[in-house]
Amino acid sequence: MKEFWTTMASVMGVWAFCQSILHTVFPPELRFASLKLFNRITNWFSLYCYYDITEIDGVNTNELYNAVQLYLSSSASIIGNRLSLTRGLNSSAITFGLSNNDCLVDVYNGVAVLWEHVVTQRQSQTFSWRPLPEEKRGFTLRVRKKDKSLILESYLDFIMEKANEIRRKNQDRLLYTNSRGGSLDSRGHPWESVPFKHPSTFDTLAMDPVKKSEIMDDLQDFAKGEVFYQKTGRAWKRGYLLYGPPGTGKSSMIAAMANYLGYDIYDLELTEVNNNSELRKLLMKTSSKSIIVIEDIDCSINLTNRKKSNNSSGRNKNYDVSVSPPDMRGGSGSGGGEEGGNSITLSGLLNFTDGLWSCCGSERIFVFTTNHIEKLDPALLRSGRMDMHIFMSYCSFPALKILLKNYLEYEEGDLEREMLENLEEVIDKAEMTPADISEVLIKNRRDKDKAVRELLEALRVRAEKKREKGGSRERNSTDVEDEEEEKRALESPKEGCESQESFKKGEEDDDDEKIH
Ligand SMILES: Nc1ncnc2c1ncn2[C@@H]1O[C@H](COP(=O)(O)OP(=O)(O)OP(=O)(O)O)[C@@H](O)[C@H]1O
Repeated sequence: MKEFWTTMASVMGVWAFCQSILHTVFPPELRFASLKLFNRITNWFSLYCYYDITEIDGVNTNELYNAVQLYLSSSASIIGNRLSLTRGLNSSAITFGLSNNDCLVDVYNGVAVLWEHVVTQRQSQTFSWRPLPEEKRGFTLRVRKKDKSLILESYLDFIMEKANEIRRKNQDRLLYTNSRGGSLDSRGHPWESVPFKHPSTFDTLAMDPVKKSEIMDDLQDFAKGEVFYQKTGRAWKRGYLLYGPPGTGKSSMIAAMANYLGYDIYDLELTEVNNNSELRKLLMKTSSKSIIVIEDIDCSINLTNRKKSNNSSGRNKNYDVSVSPPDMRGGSGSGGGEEGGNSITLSGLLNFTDGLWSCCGSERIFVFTTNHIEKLDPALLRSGRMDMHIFMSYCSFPALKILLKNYLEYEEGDLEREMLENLEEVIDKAEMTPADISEVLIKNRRDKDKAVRELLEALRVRAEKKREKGGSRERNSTDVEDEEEEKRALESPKEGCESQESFKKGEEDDDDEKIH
């Protein structure tokens, strides 16, 4: 034993001696250089190159790190045995991630790459304006040298794009509304938001399937149209005008659009906007990939007559409008222009949707809804302003089949042929809105047969009334009043909106605007 310790001591002595010689002969600079040379030589012969993507870049969060994490989560959920799970704010989906120091192989365009999630303890807390996490996290990407250019040119962009897609899919939609009188919230934002969980989709939307798929294709083309818009020099935005009687699904259509594209909704309440500059500021605070909605535009703002103002100077053309509901505005001097302080103008609104300011973001959809298209100023309807005019009609037979499926789970062929024929015969004549039909179906949804029988009865009664009234050419005023009373009861229209009959009159005038 003694001998062993003596030998050990002499070995240690020799080692210390060699080390001191090494330090004298090779100074630290030379050692560092030789280490570098060694690394170079090994790199030279290595088949791979490596890229480090750290979570924090200096003091800022590295977007690429988050994107890679999200992107890998889709493959990790299938392959991994031990995964980290996260659920983000405003997200109803759980994201899978690689655990510490785990690896995953990904294949892109036939090229295999290796991702490693590297987690180490942070050595010392460097000075920063915000505390850094104790762990240093990052991804290391190992790529074959021959595939380097492919990876750098397109793989990383592909990851960013995919991650955005996943983020949008996982994240709940947000519904924004402008705060009262343009006041700002604690973050200096003029919009207040709540999670948007409207269940309406294009599957549940009752409308003619051809029209529906035309709209879906248009939305798809828009969402994928970045290159097209860039090439043609057009702003990447699109306008839809939804018009039709109350209860035909205009709001449901907006929700379906948002759910289809994964966009947030900005519900712009015009009566809360004081002037054009406030309108512009609101627009500037909207994000890309969003739908900006102005509902019942004819009720919240008077955009009808551009007649000359009867003020004495005669210079004030009546583009300027008051934002109070039309029936509260009174006859004289409607609006008063921006001088009034509490007004926005038609040109202001057009600038909002169409002018230079409308291009301060991208990939945005504007949707206006109205029950009275005939009340809108032609300037708002001109081509290029609202790209698509969508007529939301009374319930048609194909739309009825969708409602029967939604509420009673009736598939094509579940209903007796005779019943279907009866419904088909009467549905167009009855001119009932999907909202009215939904009410009848909901009421009896536990007894499907009863629900369908009652629906048929309601449709027949309605059709008969229509026939009687349509038959007598000279209707007296009591008839009209009765009819309007009945419709008011059925549709409970919003304050300031007129009855469906006047809508229909306008609708006939504007037939050429419809999409059928
Ligand atoms: N086309 C439709 N498809 C499916 N459901 C519909 C449709 N139209 C109306 N509904 C039903 O009626 C309800 C009211 O419809 P919605 O609010 O979308 O109509 P609207 O045209 O926007 O009415 P308003 O002009 O009064 O705002 C919805 O919650 C939905 O259940």
